[in-house]
Amino acid sequence: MLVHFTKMHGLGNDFMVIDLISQRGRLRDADIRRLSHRNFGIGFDQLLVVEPPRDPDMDFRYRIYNADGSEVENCGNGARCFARFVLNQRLTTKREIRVETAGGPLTLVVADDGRVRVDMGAPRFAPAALPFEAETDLPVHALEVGGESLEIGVVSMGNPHAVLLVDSVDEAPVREVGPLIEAHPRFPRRVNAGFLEVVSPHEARLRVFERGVGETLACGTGACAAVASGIRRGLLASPVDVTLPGGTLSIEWGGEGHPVFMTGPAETVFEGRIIL
Ligand SMILES: N[C@H](CCC[C@H](N)C(=O)O)C(=O)O
Repeated sequence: MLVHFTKMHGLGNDFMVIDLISQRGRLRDADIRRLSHRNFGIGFDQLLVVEPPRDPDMDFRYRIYNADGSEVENCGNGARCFARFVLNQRLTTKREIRVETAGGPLTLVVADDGRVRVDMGAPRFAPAALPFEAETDLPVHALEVGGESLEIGVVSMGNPHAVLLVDSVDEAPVREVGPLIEAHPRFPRRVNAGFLEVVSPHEARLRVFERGVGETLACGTGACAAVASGIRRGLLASPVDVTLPGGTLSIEWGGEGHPVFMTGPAETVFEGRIIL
């Protein structure tokens, strides 16, 4: 079956986006792994699948799959690309869009300049929310990695994040330590590993070794988690400009119990068709 898709990115975190409202198709894990391959397939960090909502109060449902085929709860850069996609494909004319995800409902607002502001929901710090094996909720936890004891903040943005403070993201051992944190046994469903450099209370730099993908050029939920953890640790103050290798996101958080807001761009690169 021939299926139309759109290739998009949010600060270089790239996506294959498929509308399964106006067309039919089924992607198995093996298909996703093949299609995500940058030589044997289309090449992407995540696949986004747009579907009708199950809740009548919502406009859409969208499902998120990592390059390794694992389905995940939330994707910040993907949410912005989803919003631009449904407008570009004329699946809606709304500029404020409510969407169901596996991690919960999101509200997205598309500005005239094309940037998208997303209410990403409230961060959760309880270890069970990730899940992370620990006795209690703490601003930082000690994690034994490669014979060293690292101090990490743990945050759920619907999906799990471990945030490690570093002096310089340029020098951070992302490729060496990232996989060890991602697969650490205390994270039964694995975890995204963020390496956070605090430049000033309102400015940070971040690199993320993403669960199910590896290091990406940007991670929206990672930026939200890093800011929430940094504010909680008294190192950052809202709003924070977070600069990742692919560009800068603006993150706002009003403190415990409040949602995190993320604002940034979303671009379309090309459209194509695949045989499923
Ligand atoms: N790798 C993540 C999902 C994608 C998150 C990222 N691309 C973003 O923009 O938030 C996970 O397994 O939870």
